[in-house]
Amino acid sequence: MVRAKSWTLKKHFEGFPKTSDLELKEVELPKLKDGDVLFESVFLSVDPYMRPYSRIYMKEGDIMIGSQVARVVESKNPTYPVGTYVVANSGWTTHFISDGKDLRLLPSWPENIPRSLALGTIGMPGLTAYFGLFEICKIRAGDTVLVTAAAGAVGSVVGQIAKIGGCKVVGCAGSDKKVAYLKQIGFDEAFNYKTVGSLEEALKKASPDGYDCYFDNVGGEFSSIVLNQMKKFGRIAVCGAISGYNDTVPQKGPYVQIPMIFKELYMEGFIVSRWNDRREEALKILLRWVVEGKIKCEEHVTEGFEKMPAAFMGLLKGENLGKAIIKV
Ligand SMILES: NC(=O)C1=CN([C@@H]2O[C@H](COP(=O)(O)OP(=O)(O)OC[C@H]3O[C@@H](n4cnc5c(N)ncnc54)[C@H](OP(=O)(O)O)[C@@H]3O)[C@@H](O)[C@H]2O)C=CC1
Ligand SMILES: CCCCC/C=C\CC(=O)/C=C/C=C/C=C\[C@@H](O)CCCC(=O)O
Repeated sequence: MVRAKSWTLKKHFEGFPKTSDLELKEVELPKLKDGDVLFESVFLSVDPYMRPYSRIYMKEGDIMIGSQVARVVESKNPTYPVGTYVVANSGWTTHFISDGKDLRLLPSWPENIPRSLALGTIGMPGLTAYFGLFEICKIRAGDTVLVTAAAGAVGSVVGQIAKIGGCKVVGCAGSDKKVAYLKQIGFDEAFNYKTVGSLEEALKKASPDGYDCYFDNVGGEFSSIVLNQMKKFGRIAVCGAISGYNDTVPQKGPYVQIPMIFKELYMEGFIVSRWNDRREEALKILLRWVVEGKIKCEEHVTEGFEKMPAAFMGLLKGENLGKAIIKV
């Protein structure tokens, strides 16, 4: 018999998440039926969406939502022999039983590429960067692209894909270490938004002509300032609004209308799952770029399933450089 440990939402988050909002529970899993597969999680992901989505899609007592790379440890399903790796959306849990539906096989994974990247650059965050840039920003060679939360899972891939596409890339991040990392992976300009005196001046210095594209991961006041630095007919991909996820009172303007009208901007929000039908095609391209060394990947790995709440809170505080991963 296998005992599964799971982190559950004890109490809905109010403001910044607290350790006491989450509870570790242990259950004995039943015997497998025909068609069933028993998995153990090898790597788990913590992502910003878990904060707003927990309020919308979860009730107290549920296992925290999330995805993992998992390995088959027992199987009564020929599609998933013992030792097979998959990406699953089974939440914050060490073990789970599946009937094989809604899993993504990791069949021919190159030996020198960590499987944890299937939760990052070669997974949902990488796809977010890819589709946000190509489908929303519609980048063209010569564009100047600005990205926020630039040293994170999505942002670091945004910058590197934009460079592959022949763009000039400017990144903002919350520490000098992150800024140094951005320059190391090929960003043309980068600055620490927490320490520059004036965000407006920093944006102007990084690109005196303004910005063709803005990949917005943070929302809030910063994005209001960016609107006025866009070039005429600029394109804005509204990907995330992490600066407001823990707010108890919604942030207020300035509002978008005046710069939108005056600069004739295009602004569109998106959720990466819109392109699920093109997922495999895009993942192949992302994997190829990683194998060829055109995209560098950094991971912020926390060891130990017990530390998952701390890793989640650390992500929301900006402690991660690259993709935040939990190694069980
Ligand atoms: N629309 C979609 O389909 C998807 C949207 N997203 C969104 O993309 C964004 C980035 O996600 P992801 O790459 O996974 O996460 P990251 O790896 O970038 O981690 C989050 C980062 O956000 C930054 N941050 C935290 N608080 C604030 C704040 N108050 N103001 C500004 N920045 C802050 C921190 O970096 P720093 O130190 O630089 O402040 C932190 O490291 C999120 O908003 C997320 O919700 C992600 C996936 C899919
Ligand atoms: C209350 C307003 C909510 C604002 C939107 C918040 C966050 C945007 C965001 O972060 C979106 C994330 C989208 C996630 C998409 C897929 C997940 O279900 C996990 C998929 C895991 C995988 O396939 O690898």
